[in-house]
Amino acid sequence: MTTSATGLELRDVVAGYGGHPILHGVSFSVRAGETLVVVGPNGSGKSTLMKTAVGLLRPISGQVLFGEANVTTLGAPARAARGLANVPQEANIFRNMTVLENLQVGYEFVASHSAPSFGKRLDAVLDLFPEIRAKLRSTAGYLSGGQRQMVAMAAALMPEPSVLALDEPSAGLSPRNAEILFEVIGRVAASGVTLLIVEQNTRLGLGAADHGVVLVGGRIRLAAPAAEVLADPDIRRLYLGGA
Ligand SMILES: Nc1ncnc2c1ncn2[C@@H]1O[C@H](COP(=O)(O)OP(=O)(O)OP(=O)(O)O)[C@@H](O)[C@H]1O
Repeated sequence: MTTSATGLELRDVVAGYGGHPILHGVSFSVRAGETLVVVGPNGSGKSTLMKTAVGLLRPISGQVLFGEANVTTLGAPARAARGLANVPQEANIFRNMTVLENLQVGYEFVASHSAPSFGKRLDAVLDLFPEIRAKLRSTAGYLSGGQRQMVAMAAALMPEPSVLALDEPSAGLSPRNAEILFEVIGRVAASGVTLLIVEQNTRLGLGAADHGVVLVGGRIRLAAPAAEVLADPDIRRLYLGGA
């Protein structure tokens, strides 16, 4: 997989619903090839931030920049064609289709004449997700929750995006399956893909990240290298049960 020089930057983003702000001026950047994880308590605006970052929610003010492009002015096909991929928290696979068909849909979503062949992309993606190689002919909806998340990520990676956004990838998974999923996410990061992840599991999320952002009440409370965020005594007390 290629490493692109394209990162993602939020500049003073105010966003919400019906003109009512949930995010109150959020700024940070995810540098190309790095993993940034946003953590924070329930209702702090993590999903709102993610929807805004990937262009699904237009901010009230501020900008989301993806390379030279302003995400907020691009339609979904243009965002995908430029290499921004997104796995939402729910409804992120076609449950009635096989795993292989899901990967085909992911590939064809952005297929262009210059793209590597389907077979090449399939091999590259299955190298990252050996867990689903044996499941290609299975109906996706019958897989376990962790395997379904892997299918969703694999499908999003088929067009070889430079940035992948994951909204609460461990939601609903057992602690062990959440750990396995984050091992896979680590492999994806090591392959050069830039990752923006919103995650409720602070320890797992920050453990897989280069940088951490703590969002509280729609404002950034702390932005620092992930290890520093994990080591912060206030963060440990508030979000890690004092561990
Ligand atoms: N579509 C919507 N319309 C109106 N308000 C919304 C909508 N989606 C979210 N909200 C509100 O925005 C606030 C932040 O919600 P958001 O889902 O972004 O937080 P979160 O940090 O992702 O929470 P959680 O960790 O519980 O998923 C909440 O008060 C929520 O009720």
